[in-house]
Amino acid sequence: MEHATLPDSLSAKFKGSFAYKTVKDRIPSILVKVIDVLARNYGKFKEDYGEEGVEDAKGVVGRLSGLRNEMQTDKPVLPLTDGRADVKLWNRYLEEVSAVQGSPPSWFTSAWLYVECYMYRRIQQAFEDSTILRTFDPFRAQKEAGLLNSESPIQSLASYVQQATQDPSTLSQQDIHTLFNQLIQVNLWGNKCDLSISGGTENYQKHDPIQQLSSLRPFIIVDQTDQIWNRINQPGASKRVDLIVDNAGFELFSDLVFAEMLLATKLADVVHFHLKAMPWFVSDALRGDFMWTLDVLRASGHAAVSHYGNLWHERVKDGTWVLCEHDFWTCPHDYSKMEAVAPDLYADLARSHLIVFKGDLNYRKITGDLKWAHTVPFSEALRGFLPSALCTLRTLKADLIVGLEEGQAERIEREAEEASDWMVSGNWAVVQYCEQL
Ligand SMILES: O=P(O)(O)OC[C@H]1O[C@](O)(CO)[C@@H](O)[C@@H]1O
Ligand SMILES: [Mn+2]
Repeated sequence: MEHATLPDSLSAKFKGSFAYKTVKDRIPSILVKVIDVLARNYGKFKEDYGEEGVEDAKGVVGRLSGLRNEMQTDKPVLPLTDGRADVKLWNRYLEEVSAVQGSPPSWFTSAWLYVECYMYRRIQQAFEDSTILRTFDPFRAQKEAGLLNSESPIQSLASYVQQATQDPSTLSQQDIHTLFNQLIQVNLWGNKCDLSISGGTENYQKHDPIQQLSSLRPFIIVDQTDQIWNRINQPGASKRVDLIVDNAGFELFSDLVFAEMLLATKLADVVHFHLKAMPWFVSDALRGDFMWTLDVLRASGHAAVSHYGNLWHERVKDGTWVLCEHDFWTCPHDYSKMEAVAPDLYADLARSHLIVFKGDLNYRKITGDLKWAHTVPFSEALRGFLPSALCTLRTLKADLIVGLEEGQAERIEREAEEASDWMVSGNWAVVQYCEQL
């Protein structure tokens, strides 16, 4: 459905908004942490690559400091210059935005989605322009800590699922439905654990993921799980599910468990995982993070965990799990542009029976990161983006939400402990679904 006039984009130009706070404080502090990681590793670079390694790292630090200065002084966004294949796409978009705005975009005046994505792309450019550190992931250690510090919830979830699916032929339709409902919620709450909202400080899963479900239940403010179940449980339908993955660490583990349950119960026969092709929003998962996660699980001394580590390596090998990357996921476009900008990806997703979008940034990109009224229907906020039936599992970490009932947002704001911050605290969540526009 075409909108006559769309709402404004969220932007740091709205003082006091979460976008303003993010551009002013949150993303500069993430950038400073990247600089710190490099500075702390000079000794290691020297050990590994000699003086040349240290010089290379200093070059990256210099470029990142320059970027920090550009942000803080609200400089216009510069075209990209490195050799990555996505440079054209980024620079074309920059030209389009400049033409529409009548001036080049800048940090505090332009769309928040655009400038925040641009920061991560410029971090990548600072590395691409080096010689030794081109593939260095400054967020890797944090992502690894996210998994390693979730040992106990991972063990209890692995045992639970192994037990529940031990003999799938004995499971009734009702058993499968109950397990589906539980694991979709575990997967939803896994999204609390990202490292970008916390500015990169630790944000690990600490509780037993199944046990905590009932106490978290009231915090799911839109829950269309039944519609997702009806879709996935349709007899005779194609059995491909696509997961648009968000964060590494416990969240990724919860994705894998969800995917495993779909296969074990025959709700799906193949799952495609869509991963980021470059370090992104601190904790987003890359192919390397995915494979590292499977290695860690396989090496675990815990029987259920290592069982899944082994099984999932097999799944990647036998093609029941397919790992995909596409530069579109790390570009600044919202998803209504996918069909035009990345028709190959759109056509691929159209072959899926159900697409599951994980997390907050995906939600922002699905809805265009606009200042929607909270009561606008989810299907309308998609603005025509529907390659196949899709759903979103998202904890709220941006001041953007659609699909609420009249008065619901006001009621939550009155009742929420965190009052005016409820939309960005990660404590509230939605499960939204659409199969028809
Ligand atoms: O990992 P997620 O759930 O996409 O969250 C990313 C975070 O980064 C942000 O884009 C803000 O910087 C928020 O929207 C969200 O807090
Ligand atoms: Mn993320």
